[in-house]
Amino acid sequence: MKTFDYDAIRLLPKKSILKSRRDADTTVKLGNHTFNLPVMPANMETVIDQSLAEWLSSRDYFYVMHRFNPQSRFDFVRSMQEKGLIASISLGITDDEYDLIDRFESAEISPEYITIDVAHAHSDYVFKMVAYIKKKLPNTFLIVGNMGTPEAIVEAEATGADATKVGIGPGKACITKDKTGFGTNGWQLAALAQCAQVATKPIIADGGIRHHGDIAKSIRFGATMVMIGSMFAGHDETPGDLIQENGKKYKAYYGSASAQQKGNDHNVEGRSLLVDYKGPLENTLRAMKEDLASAISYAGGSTVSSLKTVDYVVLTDY
Ligand SMILES: NC(=O)C1=CN([C@@H]2O[C@H](COP(=O)(O)OP(=O)(O)OC[C@H]3O[C@@H](n4cnc5c(N)ncnc54)[C@H](OP(=O)(O)O)[C@@H]3O)[C@@H](O)[C@H]2O)C=CC1
Ligand SMILES: Nc1nc2c(ncn2[C@@H]2O[C@H](COP(=O)(O)O)[C@@H](O)[C@H]2O)c(=O)[nH]1
Repeated sequence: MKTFDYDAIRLLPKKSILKSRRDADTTVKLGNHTFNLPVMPANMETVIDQSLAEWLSSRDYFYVMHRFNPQSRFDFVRSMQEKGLIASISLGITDDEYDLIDRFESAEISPEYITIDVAHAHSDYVFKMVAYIKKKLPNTFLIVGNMGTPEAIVEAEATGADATKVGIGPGKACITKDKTGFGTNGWQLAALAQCAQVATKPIIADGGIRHHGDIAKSIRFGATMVMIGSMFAGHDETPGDLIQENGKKYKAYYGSASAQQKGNDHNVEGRSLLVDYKGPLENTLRAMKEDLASAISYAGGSTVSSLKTVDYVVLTDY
């Protein structure tokens, strides 16, 4: 099997049709909504909280709220919808999560988006939850992750997933490959390409994005959107206090399966680190948009979808 990752790929330019990069359309549709960028912050405690969810949603960016304050999710959904904003939450697969679905159904509240967020989603326990959500909340767009194989994508879609999320262990805070020997770390882009060959619904590429150009590469290899953790962490608007060390500013970033997040040392597959302080999020989003607009121009088109058909080379001596 041929494998490659983001750094080994160069996309090949086509003749541009744009007078200005400002004319490139960087929006993307997922479910019933169109968003400014094919990018979403990771559903992690050091990346998103309610105030950032409101900030993003009110500016037409997609987000997924994390699931680590489980009791707050019902009120979160209600409060977002009362403000006219999209409600997008994460769920695990424990019995309590079924109760939450029942609560939404009884109150006749449907979050616009639900993401099932477990480390290894190719599992009948996950598919049972997929079927339950589709039955109880049929209007909710359901994202299921994480997965890393075509077999998993086929089964998730057949069970009712509206989109799947691909990436086992490529994230900056991941230690899954070292702890278990498994995953897509080091070949995430090739794994995405394999999954995209069988997918009939959108795929979200999750983990390992280190440069803005990796967003364009993800779309070329089959992603509709990308989920980003470490590059979103460290902003003014992202959770956590500023930390000063040797005259430099940082913020904490820890894995959702880290000891820090779990509060114990069982089944730890994540680590804690510091990421550089990056200032206001709007500057990063503007730069992402400009870089993606430029990529669209190199692709010879005017929309994100023009990236899907460009040629590429794999640097063999990489
Ligand atoms: N994208 C990635 O590569 C990874 C992401 N994560 C993130 O960490 C967080 C914690 O996730 P998770 O570990 O799923 O924890 P959860 O506590 O959510 O576990 C999910 C459920 O599946 C069961 N399970 C069975 N086999 C596995 C397995 N191999 N890995 C995980 N769960 C299994 C668990 O039971 P039991 O605990 O008893 O085994 C539990 O009931 C999530 O936010 C997840 O996205 C974690 C690891 C990898
Ligand atoms: N193996 C683990 N993966 C994790 C953990 N916490 C989060 N994640 C995944 O990482 C991405 C973000 O990746 P990044 O490269 O952009 O920083 C996130 O969306 C999860 O899928 C963890 O503890 N272990």
